Amino acid sequence: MTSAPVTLCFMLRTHEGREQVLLGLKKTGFGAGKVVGIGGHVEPGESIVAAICREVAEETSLVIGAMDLIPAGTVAFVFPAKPEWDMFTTVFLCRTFAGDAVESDEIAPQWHPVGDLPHAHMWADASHWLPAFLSGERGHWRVVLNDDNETVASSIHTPPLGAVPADSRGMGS
Ligand SMILES: Nc1[nH]c(=O)nc2c1ncn2[C@H]1C[C@H](O)[C@@H](COP(=O)(O)OP(=O)(O)OP(=O)(O)O)O1
Repeated sequence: MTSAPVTLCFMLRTHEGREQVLLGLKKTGFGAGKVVGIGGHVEPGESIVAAICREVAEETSLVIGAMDLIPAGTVAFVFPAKPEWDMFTTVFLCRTFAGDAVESDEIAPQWHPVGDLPHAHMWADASHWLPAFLSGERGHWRVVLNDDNETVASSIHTPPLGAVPADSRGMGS
């Protein structure tokens, strides 16, 4: 079974001297009750960039422009006990956007300090990849959930193509 393509965008702002990220309480559907990233499914025939701009607008009323999206990487969410839930998400950060975050039918947006994320209320796997993306790390994560579809069985990070491992820098002959 192929993973459903989804996309997430983490808007960032500095507020009263602290860096904050926009998350949201999911009110309906998949992951309802959890604090999640803003985003959702890429529709058939839609580009990932068009999808994230649409999802951000639908869920928060914020307006983002394609040129302001910062590509961060990808996460594959793998649910071996529920393969129909498998998703593959493209992740963006965004520091430039217009408007104020407004609650929608699907999401109640919440700004959180980047250094104090509400992990107890998020998918357990988020602690494996979200702080890394927010601290500037890039690349691809593959998280595999246990049969409870909640706890994390494994999490693997692959650096972006072209990244030079730190321990090989300056080692050329
Ligand atoms: N293990 C996981 N950890 C996580 O942090 N987010 C996950 C996750 N598995 C899925 N997600 C996210 C990715 C995606 O944004 C969301 C599921 O998408 P939704 O069902 O909310 O899609 P849509 O907003 O497109 O809603 P629909 O309009 O109903 O399709 O859940």
